[in-house]
Amino acid sequence: MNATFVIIGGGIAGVTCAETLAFYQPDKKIILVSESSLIKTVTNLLALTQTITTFNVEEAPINTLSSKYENISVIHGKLRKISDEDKTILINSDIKITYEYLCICIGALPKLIPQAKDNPYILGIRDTDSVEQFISKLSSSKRVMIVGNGGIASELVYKIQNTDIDWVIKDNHISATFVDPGAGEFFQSSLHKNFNASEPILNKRMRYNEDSSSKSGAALGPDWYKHFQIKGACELPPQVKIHYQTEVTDVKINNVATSMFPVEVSLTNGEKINCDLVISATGVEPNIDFEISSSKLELSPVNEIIVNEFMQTSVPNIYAAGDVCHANWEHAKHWFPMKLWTQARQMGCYAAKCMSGALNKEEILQDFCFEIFTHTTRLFGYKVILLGLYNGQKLGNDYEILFRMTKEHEYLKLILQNGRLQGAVLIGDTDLEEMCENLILNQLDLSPYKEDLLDPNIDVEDYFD
Ligand SMILES: Cc1cc2nc3c(=O)[nH]c(=O)nc-3n(C[C@H](O)[C@H](O)[C@H](O)COP(=O)(O)OP(=O)(O)OC[C@H]3O[C@@H](n4cnc5c(N)ncnc54)[C@H](O)[C@@H]3O)c2cc1C
Ligand SMILES: NC(=O)C1=CN([C@@H]2O[C@H](COP(=O)(O)OP(=O)(O)OC[C@H]3O[C@@H](n4cnc5c(N)ncnc54)[C@H](OP(=O)(O)O)[C@@H]3O)[C@@H](O)[C@H]2O)C=CC1
Repeated sequence: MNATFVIIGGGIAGVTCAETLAFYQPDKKIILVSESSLIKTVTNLLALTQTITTFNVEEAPINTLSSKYENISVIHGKLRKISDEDKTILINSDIKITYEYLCICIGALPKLIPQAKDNPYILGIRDTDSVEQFISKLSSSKRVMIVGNGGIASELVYKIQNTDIDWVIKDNHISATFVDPGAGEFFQSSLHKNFNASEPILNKRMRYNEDSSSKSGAALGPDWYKHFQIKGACELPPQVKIHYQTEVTDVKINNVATSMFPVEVSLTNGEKINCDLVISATGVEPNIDFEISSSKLELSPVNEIIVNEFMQTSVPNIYAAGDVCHANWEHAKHWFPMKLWTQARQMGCYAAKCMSGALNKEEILQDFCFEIFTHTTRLFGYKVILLGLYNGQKLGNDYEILFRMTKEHEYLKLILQNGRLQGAVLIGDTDLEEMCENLILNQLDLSPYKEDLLDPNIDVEDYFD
């Protein structure tokens, strides 16, 4: 078997890469290989600004791609070996494919706390299989522990119903991966409200079942919780206890004959918590479990595949995109990498353009999306938009903050350096994203308007039309 382009991975990076290649190279053969029998696609893509988009994530059987694009074939299988000298790969134990260009988009896996080894009561969440396992265990749980302070933990603490939660975080404020202590405090009031009870949990989307042979599915992505009933076994709404500046030191399995709960977790603050389940929402690590004949594939210290500004790895004709890779180029001032859906999609699309350009011997300019960091999500029931250096990243202490907050309504923070906007946190329906994005990109001197920028009585957008 052979193809001009071979892409490994049915997550958003791999699928976007294949679809973009089908557009740029409609006459060339493309093969997408995925270990999971379901792939992730984006629908209802809506541009809010030049660089911020909203969209729905859909799951579809892997062969959807080949029925949509004549030049894409799909193979359900696992990459075992790359022989880069003769440009071949081995899928499972018997399928050999020759490629001209290869793009590795195999994602990442949850990086669990070390105590998770051989402990069935400690779980991570990544794909449909893992979430189903979690939901099944949660349904009989009265007390659970969530470890971690990033995206998954913040979503779970807000979404879990009918079970008490101990939330163990290393920081002194909640949701520290995304926001500062002020915004953490702003979110805090949502924690103890039982929003969920009034929110219908509907599964409107068609769901497909993975076949039993597929194990490592693609990451669930935005809004995954809308499709599941995340409910424990208590009658009452959840009580959330936050353990600040704390980590797990030990997890002991209890004797079920004498204890109400199956595990006892020891914390660095000296407390011992008995609970039914521990969810380790402690980040991700790359998923590299194939052999490569060349020793040239450069990896970062945490095993990500290093790519340059054209998404090329250190091995000729091999590219990588998405959670598996490390963007090793000089980043634009207002952009930085983060393992997010949007960036996986942007990288997949850009890797396709780069491979197509390499085949056609065309010069490729780096995509505009790498000029400014943008992330749009929902946390604790609020719309959250993060732009540029929203937490003062890269700026040291040399910046000032303009700030406006209306409790339970909105939280706005603008980061300025030398009078110019460097980043913004927009929580709630602020409608300021387009203005902020423009001001970060054009670096207009805002010194004359500073007092008015966040004055709620002034329509600042008029200023900059
Ligand atoms: C619960 C959860 C919620 C999230 N929510 C958000 C959010 O709200 N916003 C946001 O921006 N990001 C979110 N993310 C992160 C986002 O989903 C990921 O950054 C993104 O999906 C990564 O895409 P990917 O294609 O690089 O990798 P993956 O989605 O991990 O896809 C990798 C693919 O490669 C396949 N594969 C792996 N190994 C092999 C192999 N050896 N051979 C063949 N195929 C292989 C897998 O089966 C899979 O299909 C969330 C992640 C999780 C887990
Ligand atoms: N709404 C969104 O945008 C969402 C995005 N995601 C994405 O999905 C991926 C997985 O999410 P998630 O697992 O939440 O990862 P994140 O990277 O978002 O957060 C991991 C958190 O765990 C902490 N942590 C790491 N190791 C330990 C440890 N041993 N003990 C205690 N805490 C620890 C980290 O702290 P520190 O940083 O200090 O090490 C950090 O607070 C991420 O790429 C995330 O961005 C997921 C859900 C929602």
